[in-house]
Amino acid sequence: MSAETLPEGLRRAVARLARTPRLLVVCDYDGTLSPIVADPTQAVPRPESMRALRSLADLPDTTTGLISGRALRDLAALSGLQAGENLHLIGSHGAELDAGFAQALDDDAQELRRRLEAGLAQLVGRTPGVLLETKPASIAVHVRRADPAVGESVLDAVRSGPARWKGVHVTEGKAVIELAVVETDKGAALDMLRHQADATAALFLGDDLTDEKAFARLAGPDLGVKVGPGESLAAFSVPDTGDVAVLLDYLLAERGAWLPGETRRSGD
Ligand SMILES: O=P(O)(O)OC[C@H]1O[C@H](O[C@H]2O[C@H](CO)[C@@H](O)[C@H](O)[C@H]2O)[C@H](O)[C@@H](O)[C@@H]1O
Repeated sequence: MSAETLPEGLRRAVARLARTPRLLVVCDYDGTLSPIVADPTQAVPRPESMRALRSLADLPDTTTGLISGRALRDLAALSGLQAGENLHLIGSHGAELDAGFAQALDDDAQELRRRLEAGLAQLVGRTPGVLLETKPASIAVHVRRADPAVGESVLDAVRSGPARWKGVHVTEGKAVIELAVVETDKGAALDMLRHQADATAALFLGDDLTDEKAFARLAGPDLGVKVGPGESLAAFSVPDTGDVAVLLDYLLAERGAWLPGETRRSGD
């Protein structure tokens, strides 16, 4: 696929964004860099997207990042990316910035997290196709591989049970409900990266409900791109992760072509 497959308005918006003095490029992981698959442990990113993100991070005045619902350790392992000065990894829907996150939870939160793990394990039992994904501050209940009626009744049981416990924060996603002991906000994480990079414009790409909190923070020269169908606050949408790869590659080409001239100008 080439950039011509992107809608013309989006191509123009990407070309404009590429000319911003200090650019921030942030992607969600599942459904954006990696296609949605039945087994969460097998979510492999599109290599073209990862190549483009790495190359963008190597350009001057360009910062990249992933903000994902994944635990940070899983995000690092699955993406194969190593965080660095211009490349940031943020897990747990924006809450997990570094390795010490779990230990930094207060005693009450750690205790609630333990109760959630035990309560959900008991509730879900050995229901075929239902999977618990444990993270430092949350437990996700996946029903993608369950019989649809069974999956729905498990989700309902979680919604009317542990999801109502005091101190529990609920996030619903694609065939998944997640119960966390801290509040999460991808938008706040995006703003933190923007501030850190002193970015003059940001691009955010995401496919799920939690990504809407990041789209909501975009303004002015920023660009939001929703991946897949559904309503969104993003100004543009593309059908799937293949288009994300094309978009990132196009952004890389446009910014790579722009920056040498820009550097010369600012050095005059
Ligand atoms: O914020 P993201 O990077 O998009 O992470 C959101 C959740 O993604 C994963 O679950 C989703 O993707 C799985 C693999 O494609 C799929 O099997 C599952 O049905 C989806 O809900 C991940 O497992 C979760 O921890 C993330 O919160």
